[in-house]
Amino acid sequence: MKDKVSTAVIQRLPRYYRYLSDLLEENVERISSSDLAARMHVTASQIRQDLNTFGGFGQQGYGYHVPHLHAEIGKLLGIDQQKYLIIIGAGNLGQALANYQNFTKRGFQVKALFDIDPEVIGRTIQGAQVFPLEYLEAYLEKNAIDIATLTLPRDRAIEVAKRLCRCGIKAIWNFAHTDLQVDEDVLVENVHLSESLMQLSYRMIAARRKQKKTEETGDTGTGERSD
Ligand SMILES: NC(=O)c1ccc[n+]([C@@H]2O[C@H](COP(=O)([O-])OP(=O)(O)OC[C@H]3O[C@@H](n4cnc5c(N)ncnc54)[C@H](O)[C@@H]3O)[C@@H](O)[C@H]2O)c1
Repeated sequence: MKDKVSTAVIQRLPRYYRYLSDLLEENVERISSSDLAARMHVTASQIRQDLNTFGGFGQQGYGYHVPHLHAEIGKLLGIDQQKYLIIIGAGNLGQALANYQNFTKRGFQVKALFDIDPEVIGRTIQGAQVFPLEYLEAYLEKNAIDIATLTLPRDRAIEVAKRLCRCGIKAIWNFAHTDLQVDEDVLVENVHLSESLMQLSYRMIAARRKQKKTEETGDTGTGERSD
């Protein structure tokens, strides 16, 4: 396995895992890289190249053993290990994440939420209690937490992230629209749904522009006129 794995490969791993989970459900035991590539709409060489980063997993002339590859990618993604989360900000998004049952299938368990609003403090969401933010340090001293999720207003996120770092948190899943300043050994994964939506919007606008141009000029892009 290579020492440094590119972000692009890491980003593709969950997709491999999802497709392999589907194959397992269909009781497919073995698949060639070209069949897997066709299902995933990528090239076979991309799959081979990505998986070679971790030492291969395939055999010449055999392809991939689906249960083995699924288990190995699961291990790389840490799905076989239980990971405990807390959520800071028990509003709309924080509660939606706490309510999402599928995270548990991937080994993630929300243990507690924290908020400053007396309206939500004391509630229980899928077995996880909402505590007052003042209790954060005391809670983290008593409970081993792997990941802290930030779903609070952006102007509060930086200060809360610093508190989390002081408590020894090493991984932050950040939904607040702000860049956090954290210690070098703290991992931050930023999630921006609106950026994803804007990318979709860009592609939609570009497709419409292309369609309009085609209609105006009759140019289909193939060098042939459509009329
Ligand atoms: N990244 C994304 O894709 C994405 C999507 C939606 C929302 N957001 C962001 O997530 C955050 C939450 O959004 P929402 O719709 O759930 O808002 P919300 O107002 O419903 O929830 C925010 C919660 O944070 C609590 N809060 C405020 N200050 C706090 C503090 N110092 N410590 C702990 N809790 C505190 C509030 O009491 C409230 O319960 C916002 O910053 C929003 O911009 C991000």
